[in-house]
Amino acid sequence: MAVYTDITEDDLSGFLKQYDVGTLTSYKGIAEGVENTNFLLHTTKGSYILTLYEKRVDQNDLPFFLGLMQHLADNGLSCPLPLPRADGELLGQLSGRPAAVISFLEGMWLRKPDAHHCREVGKALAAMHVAGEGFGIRRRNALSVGGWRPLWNNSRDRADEVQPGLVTEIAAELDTLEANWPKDLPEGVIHADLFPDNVFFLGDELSGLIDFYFACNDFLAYDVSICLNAWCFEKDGAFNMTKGMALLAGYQSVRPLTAGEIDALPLLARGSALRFFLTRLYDWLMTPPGALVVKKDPLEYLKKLQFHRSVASAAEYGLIQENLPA
Ligand SMILES: Nc1ncnc2c1ncn2[C@@H]1O[C@H](COP(=O)(O)OP(=O)(O)OP(=O)(O)O)[C@@H](O)[C@H]1O
Ligand SMILES: N[C@@H](CCO)C(=O)O
Repeated sequence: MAVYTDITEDDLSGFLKQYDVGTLTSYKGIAEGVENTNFLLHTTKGSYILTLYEKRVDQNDLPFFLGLMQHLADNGLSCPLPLPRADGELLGQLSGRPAAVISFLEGMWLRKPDAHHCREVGKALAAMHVAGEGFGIRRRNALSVGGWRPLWNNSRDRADEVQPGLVTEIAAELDTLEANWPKDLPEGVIHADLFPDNVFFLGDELSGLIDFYFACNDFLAYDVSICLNAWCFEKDGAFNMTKGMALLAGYQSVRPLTAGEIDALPLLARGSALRFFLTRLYDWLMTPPGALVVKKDPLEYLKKLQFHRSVASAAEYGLIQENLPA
């Protein structure tokens, strides 16, 4: 659940006077999500999302996130749009937290995506990468290769409590990834967390992407590897090559991968599996008992990482190479 900050109806009604959204008719907290507090608002003009940004979000990053949503929407991507206040600002303050009103995106996320959905996600990811071109603000990816060792150092002493042998395995993995991480792949704005719960569908049609709060500048193919991890494995831990093929073909139908990106894909997928393993491990060890947040299993990502270690080339993900650009 993620309603960390409560609001009163009076404060909310007052806050909304600065927006062109009509009058509040009802509101309720949204239980999903772990980072921020979200409320669903109904007004005389429609439905909106109110987001209160919590402590884990650096306030200096908010202009990047909100500006990015605007830039992507202006360039044809279906994603929520922050609404401007009467003074032109996108951010206000409510219950002591930075707050924004965001347009409501119709749709639901899929608990059991199939290959068709993976193809649509591939296309949407590539469309986001293209739409992100020209965005003027930059944000470094704190959760790429340079951030993993510090993150690991915070959990290492207790990691073997989760599974014996982790300390040795992860130390070796970090050494390999740090020594071999690519240096010169195409870069741009990446979503960095495009999991099924951040992609909405209406029926079988993708209606939009949400939750840009990990977005940053990094290798575009790293984002592809995140989606392979998040969309193309089955519950039993097996990689589903039909889904991988669909996701990669969907991506390439909009933005063909370069030969360098294709070569790097297995290593990038190891890295992105390690990234989610490490954040989940940290939360697993540090979240106090009784907290209302549902902790995610780090070992799911260790198994994915081990799979990628055995992959020799992107063909094993279902990539079909046709008319490759140089
Ligand atoms: N613009 C939107 N339109 C419709 N629903 C939304 C929108 N934004 C958020 N939601 C709803 O709120 C939930 C949580 O939003 P979001 O994923 O952005 O929160 P978060 O705390 O940043 O979560 P995460 O743990 O994924 O980082 C979503 O699953 C969705 O149900
Ligand atoms: N998508 C992340 C959670 C943070 O958004 C995970 O599954 O570990």
